[in-house]
Amino acid sequence: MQAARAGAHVSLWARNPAAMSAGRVLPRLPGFALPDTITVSGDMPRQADLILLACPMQHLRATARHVPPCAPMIACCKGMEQATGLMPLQVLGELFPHSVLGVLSGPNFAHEIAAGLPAAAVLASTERAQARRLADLLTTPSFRLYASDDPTGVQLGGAAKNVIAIAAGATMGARLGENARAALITRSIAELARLSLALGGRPETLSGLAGIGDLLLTCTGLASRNYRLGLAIGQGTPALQAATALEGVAEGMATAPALHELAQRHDVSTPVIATVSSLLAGTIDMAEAGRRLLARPVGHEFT
Ligand SMILES: NC(=O)C1=CN([C@@H]2O[C@H](COP(=O)(O)OP(=O)(O)OC[C@H]3O[C@@H](n4cnc5c(N)ncnc54)[C@H](O)[C@@H]3O)[C@@H](O)[C@H]2O)C=CC1
Ligand SMILES: O=C(CO)COP(=O)(O)O
Repeated sequence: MQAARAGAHVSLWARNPAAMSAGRVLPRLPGFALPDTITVSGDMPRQADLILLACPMQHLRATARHVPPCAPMIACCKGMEQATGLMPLQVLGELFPHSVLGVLSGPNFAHEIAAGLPAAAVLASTERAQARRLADLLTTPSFRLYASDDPTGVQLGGAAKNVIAIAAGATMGARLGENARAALITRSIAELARLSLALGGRPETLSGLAGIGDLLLTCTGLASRNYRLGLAIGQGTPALQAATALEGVAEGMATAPALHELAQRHDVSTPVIATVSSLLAGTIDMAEAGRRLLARPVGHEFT
């Protein structure tokens, strides 16, 4: 929608073109219809000036294999590939080592973007000038893009906010209170800043749209699938059952164990991510999750 609003002719490759054309893809935006400038097809276009990949993370590799590497590619998914522990641009980098790659992330509920409500996001690429060029291409009066040359930090923020949103939802579902949720979100940002540094990203990226921005949205907004999954878990529904009942994908389910493993590999302490990972695996319950986080030794806020 944003590319079309920016003046591009958009070809949308869809698994179910009929449902997409009929607007049956955004239940939160009843009556939504794609504009005429967007062509929907079940056939992959062979030429493009820019390619946006907007599928769930666990399907990115299989989806990208169909894409001709004829233009810069932007990953719009937020998560980690569970089988490999890779982030979106690492997956695309394996498949398309010679392509210009970027990632788009930030506080962006799809139904609000489709409705043309104002929003901002960050577009990251390893090359500063490239990030700026891609951000310029997609910016519209209602969608403001900021460029970043820290794709590691941006991807980490996008992946991790799904995990933290589950924790925030579980906190509210278990009626642990808004103080607990605020503390959890804030301490999560400290975890992510540490992890970003260890991965070669910049801690300050986590203070931006792809970090705090998306956490603010998805740790408080009932439209977040990850938050709703957490709410159900906090109310006592087993994680797998809650995920199956959810409409759409909750990326945090697959990303939590992958992120926890990544943090362990880099010897970074991430208690919130570790606790969510155990909660989702069913090896601890909510009571134990709360105990684990509160029983940690007292320390300095910033070490
Ligand atoms: N929906 C939103 O508001 C936003 C979503 N994102 C990100 O975009 C990515 C896609 O999310 P959504 O479009 O909301 O997904 P979705 O929730 O619409 O996906 C729905 C279902 O379709 C299946 N599916 C989708 N693509 C598939 C494929 N290529 N092959 C096989 N099965 C497939 C999935 O298994 C899933 O159960 C995610 O990484 C998400 O974090 C980012 C910003 C906003
Ligand atoms: O990433 C999103 C908004 O920025 C969508 O959040 P959920 O995937 O939790 O619904």
